[in-house]
Amino acid sequence: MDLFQETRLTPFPLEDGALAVLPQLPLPISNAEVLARLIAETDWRAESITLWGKRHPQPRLTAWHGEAAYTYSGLRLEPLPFTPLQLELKQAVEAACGHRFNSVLLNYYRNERDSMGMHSDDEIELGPEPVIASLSFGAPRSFVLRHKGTKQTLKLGLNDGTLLVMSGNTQKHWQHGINKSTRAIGPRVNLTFRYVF
Ligand SMILES: O=C(O)CCC(=O)C(=O)O
Ligand SMILES: [Fe+2]
Repeated sequence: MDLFQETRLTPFPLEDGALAVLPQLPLPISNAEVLARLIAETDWRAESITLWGKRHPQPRLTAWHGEAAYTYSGLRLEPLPFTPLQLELKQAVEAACGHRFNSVLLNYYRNERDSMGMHSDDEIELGPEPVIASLSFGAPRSFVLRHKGTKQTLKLGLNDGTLLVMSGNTQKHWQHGINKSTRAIGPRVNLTFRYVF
């Protein structure tokens, strides 16, 4: 065990935005236990989204928990209450980043064929400069960021236990997503904690 393991978020330089990373969020239980419980205990849904009037199944499973409904890509998600495990994770995330959250979107990438298209989390109900805290468990995946104007592209490895916080103008100027891969990749669960006004 690394006695000097970093416990604070470190800013990651980003033009027209703000990112901070903590490679391992301190937690009272192991990453492996969190992953296994999230996979087993979550009421996973295979949702379809509407793009340009056509319905498409999402290439991953999702769940929405917390205190407010959420609408994106023509999909209205009614919240389920936070589970005790989600509340423990939310508390650890809030302690690390100094912000409060009232909702969480869970995404389950079962294998390398699951993905998330490039998007910004810029819905009105998230406010003008949303703080979004993304916590990952399981297989590492690359988080791709692309600037809407310059098209500059960055890749950040999100590993087991990593916390990434996006804030400031990040959603206004950047899109982000998770690509499919041709290489075998094990299960990964990502939680994005948000504050819905
Ligand atoms: O799985 C990830 O790391 C990205 C999740 C994400 O962008 C979202 O939930 O909006
Ligand atoms: Fe997102």
